[in-house]
Amino acid sequence: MTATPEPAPESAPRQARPPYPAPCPPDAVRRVACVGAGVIGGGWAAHFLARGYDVTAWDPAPDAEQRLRRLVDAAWPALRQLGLHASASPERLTVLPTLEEAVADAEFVQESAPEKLDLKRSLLARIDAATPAGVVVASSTSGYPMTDMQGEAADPGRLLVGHPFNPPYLIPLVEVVGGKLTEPGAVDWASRFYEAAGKSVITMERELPGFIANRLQEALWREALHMVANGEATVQEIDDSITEGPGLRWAFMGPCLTFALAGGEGGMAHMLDHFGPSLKSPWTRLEAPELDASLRDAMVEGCDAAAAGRSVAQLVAERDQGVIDVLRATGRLPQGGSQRQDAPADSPGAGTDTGGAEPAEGEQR
Ligand SMILES: NC(=O)C1=CN([C@@H]2O[C@H](COP(=O)(O)OP(=O)(O)OC[C@H]3O[C@@H](n4cnc5c(N)ncnc54)[C@H](O)[C@@H]3O)[C@@H](O)[C@H]2O)C=CC1
Ligand SMILES: C[N+](C)(C)CC(=O)CC(=O)[O-]
Repeated sequence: MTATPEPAPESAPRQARPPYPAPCPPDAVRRVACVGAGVIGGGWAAHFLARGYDVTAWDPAPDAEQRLRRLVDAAWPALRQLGLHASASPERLTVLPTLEEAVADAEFVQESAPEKLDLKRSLLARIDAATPAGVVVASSTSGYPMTDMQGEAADPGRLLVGHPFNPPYLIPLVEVVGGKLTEPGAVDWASRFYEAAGKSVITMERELPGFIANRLQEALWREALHMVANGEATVQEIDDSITEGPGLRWAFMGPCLTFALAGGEGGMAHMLDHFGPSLKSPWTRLEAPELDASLRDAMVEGCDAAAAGRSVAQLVAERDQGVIDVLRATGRLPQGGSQRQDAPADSPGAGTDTGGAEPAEGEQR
């Protein structure tokens, strides 16, 4: 028995979109504003600085500037290995005391404030009011549809989602999607901007809760939480099962093509005929488990044990080096850096220089 496929939702043919009247073309942007400068806002700032942009930032926390500069400094060794833009420098970062000052001259704005719907709605309206006309504003939200966030803004047409992956300065993917009130041309403009800034872009034609990658991640995460909640697996076993197993394949071949190979010469057709019926076996519990105090504690204690005494800073450095090694091993980081060689050296986004850094062993300038 094979699973009956659900009818595909009707999809409108892609329309030719009118160009978006931004103040400058996506590949001519020089000044980016980061609103919210925690893990992700700081990671974005590090990415844009490494690509030679001027970055202004605002974050209401009293220690925000210190934290942000610490994050950028910690990321810089990894960014050096990727290859810095000729103009890249942490000194191009300016932290300003108000949101209004931070966005006043921006040619692109990336919002990375806490994941709270009301906060995002009012903050995006405030950013919209203070940002020069036509400048595109992206939210890093992990799952809110822009339709739910853009309603209070005077110009919702320029607001869209640019969902990154942690850390944004190393993981290439950004998912770009507009809301009901977003100008389609603004979505195209943002996708082209992120590409010029060295990101790998998936431009989504319609809003999906959780976008694409987070829906996939959350399915895995839900099952991990079930197994811990039921005492079926430890945090360490769950992590090892991915890093020693499917994770090795996923760095260069996605889950669909990987499973097509599970069908041998018969490919995906044989794979589905053979294993399709097991989709109905009780491997998945579908509903999320209750995130009660005991599950929370079990996850926290399991992660402390897995960290085995390593500090967050040590784990970040280990993770960064690991991602760089994987990018290099899978041919996505050519010797001497990963940056595009097709843009002029003074154009932000393109990186052709290691910025005076010593090249890593085996690397060429
Ligand atoms: N942490 C992650 O792995 C990822 C997070 N995201 C998204 O990025 C956004 C930020 O998340 P994180 O950086 O993880 O959170 P975080 O807690 O590390 O940073 C949030 C920052 O926003 C600041 N903030 C508080 N109120 C603010 C306001 N009204 N306006 C501007 N800034 C304000 C805080 O002081 C803090 O520095 C969220 O939307 C989240 O869903 C997206 C991808 C991955
Ligand atoms: C945990 N998270 C949902 C905030 C993660 C993301 O949104 C993307 C990522 O970095 O995995």
